[in-house]
Amino acid sequence: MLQHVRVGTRASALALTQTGHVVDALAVLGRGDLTLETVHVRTEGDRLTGSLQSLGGTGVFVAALRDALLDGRCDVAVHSLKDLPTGEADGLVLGAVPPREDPADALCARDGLTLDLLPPGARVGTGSPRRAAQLLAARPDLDVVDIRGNVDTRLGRVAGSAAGPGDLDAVVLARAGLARLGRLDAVTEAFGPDVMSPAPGQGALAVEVRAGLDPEEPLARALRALDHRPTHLAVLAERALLGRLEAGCAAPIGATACLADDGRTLLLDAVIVRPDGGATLRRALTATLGSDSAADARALGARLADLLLDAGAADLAALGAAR
Ligand SMILES: NCc1[nH]cc(CCC(=O)O)c1CC(=O)O
Repeated sequence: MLQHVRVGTRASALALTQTGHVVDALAVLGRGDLTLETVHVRTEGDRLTGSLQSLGGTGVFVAALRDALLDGRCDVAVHSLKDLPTGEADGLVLGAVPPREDPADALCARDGLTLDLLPPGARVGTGSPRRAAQLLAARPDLDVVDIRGNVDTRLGRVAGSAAGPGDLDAVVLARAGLARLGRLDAVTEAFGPDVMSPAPGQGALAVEVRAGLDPEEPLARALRALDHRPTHLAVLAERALLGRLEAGCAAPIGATACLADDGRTLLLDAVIVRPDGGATLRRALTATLGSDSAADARALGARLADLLLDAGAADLAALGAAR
């Protein structure tokens, strides 16, 4: 059976490379039973230029792709997993989570500078309250500047970059995005999770499809082969934590989960940082996964969220409204 599949994507350079990886992988895993076509979908997030927060978070990047899936304009949508809202989308399912890139955040500074070596009061750009809070926790003297735009635009604002004069000393970006774009040369420091805990889902992709695929159709088979169990379980735990904190992706919450080599021990580490960086709450938990490993991964995220809330997370990060 030959199946034709249209893969929807945003038209940004990052989205196109990410979709390209998924299309290539599906072509190989489809063993000649799949033909693939890429369909560009324009999203609100690409059209508008206000700050991310004023747009209502990164969900704006996802909604148009989901509409295209539901309307049948495409059959597969590729998202950055961290941009997916935690709530379920009616009629859609997470078809596969491919192997994750390194989830670290990366400093891209002028003159090869690292966080410790930036001069007092240095201007560091990020549109993410999570990154801003953790930058300030490590370096309260920094001047954190709210920026947005695609990866090239942000890198272009760093002084000394080829793109122009630059008004910033550094920006913070996801290392994974830079890796996919072939721009790791811009990274001057990759942060460990102790300095900057990544966003839930950072570095991972989500391959979303309409619910109810026939498990025997070539697309369904290829998606099962594309899915990477350690990444999938890790992001389920991270997103369950985020969902329970009901904070949305713009809140200062970092989390990373990791499946141990035994394949059944899942470790989840999370931090909540006061937006001004003045206080940090960090907790970690492990779970031994049973026969329903997805449910156990989600339960781990929920348990860690409760632990953080019991420890005062809501007050710390002004999440009061979410309780
Ligand atoms: N919010 C935008 C966004 N969504 C995913 C990535 C990077 C790739 C990833 O995290 O998988 C980025 C850019 C960034 O945060 O630097």
